[in-house]
Amino acid sequence: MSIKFIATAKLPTPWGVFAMHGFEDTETGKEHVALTFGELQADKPMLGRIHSECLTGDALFSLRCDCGFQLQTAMQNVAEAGQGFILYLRQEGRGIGLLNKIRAYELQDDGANTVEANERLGFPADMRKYDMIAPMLEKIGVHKVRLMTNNPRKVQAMKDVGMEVVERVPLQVGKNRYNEAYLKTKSTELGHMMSEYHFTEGHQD
Ligand SMILES: Nc1nc2c(ncn2[C@@H]2O[C@H](COP(=O)(O)OP(=O)(O)OP(=O)(O)O)[C@@H](O)[C@H]2O)c(=O)[nH]1
Ligand SMILES: [Zn+2]
Repeated sequence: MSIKFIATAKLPTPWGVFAMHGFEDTETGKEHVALTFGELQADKPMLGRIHSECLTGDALFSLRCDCGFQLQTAMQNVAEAGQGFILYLRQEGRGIGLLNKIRAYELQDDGANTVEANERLGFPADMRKYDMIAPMLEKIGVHKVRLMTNNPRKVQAMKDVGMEVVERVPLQVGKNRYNEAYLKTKSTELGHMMSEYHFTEGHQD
């Protein structure tokens, strides 16, 4: 893993002006982005999100998932807090890539759930890696985090790279009739912590 910082520029958004920091993973060629808002402080917990790329949800207004809603809400929350960050990681489709995600959606159109579809294509349910977050957070000066996520694996990934996750902030937005079954599968099969579904004990906070 070799993450190289490339450049910083302003990113004006409906919620305020973020700074956009570009990074290159020189091993994979992937281009990752860190957004920061306000002056970050290394000694204080910063509100933040680690967001995995979802072209369909983030850019094409798809209602099949909750990604676009989560991204918007996270950016708004950070701007309202006055300081914080979003890491936008280019691991589309939980790491299988856009075209394989479309293949997986085709299988889901025929009745498979999101985990079964990945498996039928020969992929694990979630192929994401998070080792790029350490050098990215180092560069933007974040060490303690209030992490907006429902995914316990992201909390663990942050701890694994030495970050202090002071709090997990739930991010349950954008539920609709097209993504209801997907959200349910995430909570029952992928361990996401979502309050409206029934959990076994291990899934509670
Ligand atoms: N393979 C596959 N990937 C999907 C599907 N739906 C969304 N994704 C991808 O899943 C990733 C988002 O992961 P989620 O599991 O929804 O949420 P998370 O980001 O892990 O957890 P939160 O922080 O709670 O949002 C993005 O990379 C999406 O492109 C799907 O049906 N199949
Ligand atoms: Zn999505």
